[in-house]
Amino acid sequence: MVVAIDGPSGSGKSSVSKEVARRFGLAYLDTGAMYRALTWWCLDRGVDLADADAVVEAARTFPLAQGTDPDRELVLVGGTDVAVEIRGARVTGAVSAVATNPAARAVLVARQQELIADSGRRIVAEGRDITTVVAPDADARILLTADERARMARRGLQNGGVEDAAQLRAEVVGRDAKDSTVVNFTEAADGVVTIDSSDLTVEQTVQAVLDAVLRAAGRTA
Ligand SMILES: Nc1ncnc2c1ncn2[C@@H]1O[C@H](COP(=O)(O)OP(=O)(O)O)[C@@H](O)[C@H]1O
Ligand SMILES: Nc1ccn([C@H]2C[C@H](O)[C@@H](COP(=O)(O)OP(=O)(O)O)O2)c(=O)n1
Repeated sequence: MVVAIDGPSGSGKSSVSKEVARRFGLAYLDTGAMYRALTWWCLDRGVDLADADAVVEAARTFPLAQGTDPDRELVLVGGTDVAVEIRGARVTGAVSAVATNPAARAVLVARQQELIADSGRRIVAEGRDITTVVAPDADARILLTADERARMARRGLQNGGVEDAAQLRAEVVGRDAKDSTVVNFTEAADGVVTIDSSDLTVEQTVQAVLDAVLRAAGRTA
């Protein structure tokens, strides 16, 4: 059972995917963490993010160990635990430069597909292009959305309420605008179920995703 979930920043992908994985006893793949880890490595090594070839070379060679346990986040780069740092403002502000490099994407997509295969195809994978590129053959394919206001409010709370509206807008709406130049995560592809979480609680969103997965599994069983 492969569950593919895409959506914009702050739509609830990470929290909902983790919980769905726990309830079904599946592994969990956070592909955004992979883009963030590569960005951290490039910044750490002084790789110029505008140098497309250098970033691709970094994508091919960076020493990443990423776990898929929904209860234990593990992101090691060259043995350094970067799980906290990759969520910081420095990486968040730079990650779109890496994510909009098509050749670097191809390298990371191949790594993501390996992790899905390594799980025995028992995994919930989330990101921006899982339903369309990484796992278009997934058993259940979901686009999780929420309106801009909800997504900005959620990210603000998550970051401890320290950013002003302009900073939040740049982090959520600005980053989505850059990211969507290379991948479409605002419209559902054929066969992808859209779930709008704007007016749902986290638990209601989890339930809606569980229902969609069970319906999709029923169709393919
Ligand atoms: N209905 C909801 N569905 C999912 N997450 C929600 C919901 N309401 C509030 N949140 C909160 O929004 C925040 C952002 O969710 P997250 O899973 O990090 O989103 P994403 O991975 O899409 O960026 C989390 O703190 C989460 O608990
Ligand atoms: N499959 C993916 C996953 C993430 N990305 C990009 C887009 C985002 O700016 C970064 C980080 O993704 P992440 O899911 O961690 O971001 P949010 O938590 O939703 O804000 O990576 C991507 O292009 N493709």
